[in-house]
Amino acid sequence: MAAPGKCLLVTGPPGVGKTTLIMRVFESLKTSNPNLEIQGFYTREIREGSERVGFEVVTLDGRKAPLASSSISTPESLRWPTVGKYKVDLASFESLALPELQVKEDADLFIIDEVGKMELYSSSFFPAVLKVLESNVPVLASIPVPKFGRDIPGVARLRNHPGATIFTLSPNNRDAVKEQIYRQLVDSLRKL
Ligand SMILES: Nc1ncnc2c1ncn2[C@@H]1O[C@H](COP(=O)(O)OP(=O)(O)OP(=O)(O)O)[C@@H](O)[C@H]1O
Repeated sequence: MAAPGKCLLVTGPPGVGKTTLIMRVFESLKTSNPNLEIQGFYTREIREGSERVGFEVVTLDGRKAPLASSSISTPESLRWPTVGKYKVDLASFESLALPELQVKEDADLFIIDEVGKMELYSSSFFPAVLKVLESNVPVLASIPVPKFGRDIPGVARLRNHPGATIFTLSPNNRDAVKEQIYRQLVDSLRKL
């Protein structure tokens, strides 16, 4: 069994390689044991040419849902929360992310990329993350760096979680940190 409440948190400035690291760890684990039950999602940019026009969430088995868009202007989107120039589509996000965070009996690992400002606008998301942590299934998640020296409350709670280990990425350490995280997870996943 996993060490209780193990929670590996990857952080660092935008574009430093958090999603890349998490996906590489995921792929290495799946190669080591294709039977591992890994639940969760990652967030990626939607680009039109060189311009970033939004974000989408993607499950580890490849299902996608829009998270935010800079170009949407439907009547309902007028009421959506705004982060920078993006409108956050909480219904779309929740429809994909919340079922992924349901703790199933055979779950070996949760990947949550990321627990960020957009995602935390969902009032159901953070409670679901806490349930995952309480389940004692290991978690690999990403969190943003504090802005103006302060974390958003959900992020602060994760950082202060008793089982949390924080890895701050830089271009110099990200490959070594990837190996370190992979090793730690191999040690805690009984099927490997
Ligand atoms: N270890 C690496 N070696 C080479 N290129 C990398 C590495 N990690 C990330 N990159 C490149 O850097 C870019 C940003 O990476 P990524 O999306 O993983 O960053 P991020 O920290 O998740 O960003 P955000 O905070 O915006 O979500 C990508 O183009 C990716 O290919």
